[in-house]
Amino acid sequence: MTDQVTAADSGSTPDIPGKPTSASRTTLSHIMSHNDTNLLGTVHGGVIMKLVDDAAGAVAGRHSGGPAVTASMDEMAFLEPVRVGDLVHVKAQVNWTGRTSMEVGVRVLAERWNESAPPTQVGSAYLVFAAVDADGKPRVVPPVLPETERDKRRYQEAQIRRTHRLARRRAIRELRERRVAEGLED
Ligand SMILES: CC(=O)SCCNC(=O)CCNC(=O)[C@H](O)C(C)(C)COP(=O)(O)OP(=O)(O)OC[C@H]1O[C@@H](n2cnc3c(N)ncnc32)[C@H](O)[C@@H]1OP(=O)(O)O
Repeated sequence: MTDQVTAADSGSTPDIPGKPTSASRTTLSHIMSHNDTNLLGTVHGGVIMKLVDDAAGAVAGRHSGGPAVTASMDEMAFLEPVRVGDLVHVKAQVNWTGRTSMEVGVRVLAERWNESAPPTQVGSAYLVFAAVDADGKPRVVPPVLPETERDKRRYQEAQIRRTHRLARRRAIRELRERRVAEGLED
């Protein structure tokens, strides 16, 4: 792979100018309260997932210059529990773009609100957003232009995930079609 990622690499439409990763990178910060806890007293995973979706949605909207909807969320990992009083930072960026979809990578960090210790990574996720028009139909997105070596590594890793997502969907669809053709009912 060359240093410059081109529109052709990403499958995007070449006549749309690309946008650098940094143009849409976003951090959403939130202090966790008692309303956010589960029965164990730590922060509910669903609360974290909502913040992840919010941050990723903001990034996808910024990058694509309009509305974008969550198509999928995968590999959501919860690495450490988050506690009441933690200041949570949700960092999101566009890792990869296709024709109408974008993979957004998210890292979740937490720090005690009243301590100066460095934040700990408590979670991560990858989401696919589709940019949509006013009728909810997919619309073409600008290709993302990775800038740093880390951006380029994330772009390449996102391409691997994209290949696996497509292969998995195809394999499952083919299995279902085969079972129907064989007259097997669920
Ligand atoms: C921000 C929010 O909270 S939004 C609320 C939650 N999300 C929603 O309501 C979205 C509901 N889903 C939808 O509207 C539709 O399924 C859409 C817009 C996501 C996709 O529409 P489709 O008619 O299937 O369009 P299409 O098959 O062309 O897919 C569009 C793009 O999304 C990608 N895509 C679609 N479904 C998925 C999926 N499950 N996982 C990964 N990528 C997907 C496609 O690969 C395609 O990407 P590409 O153009 O870069 O190759």
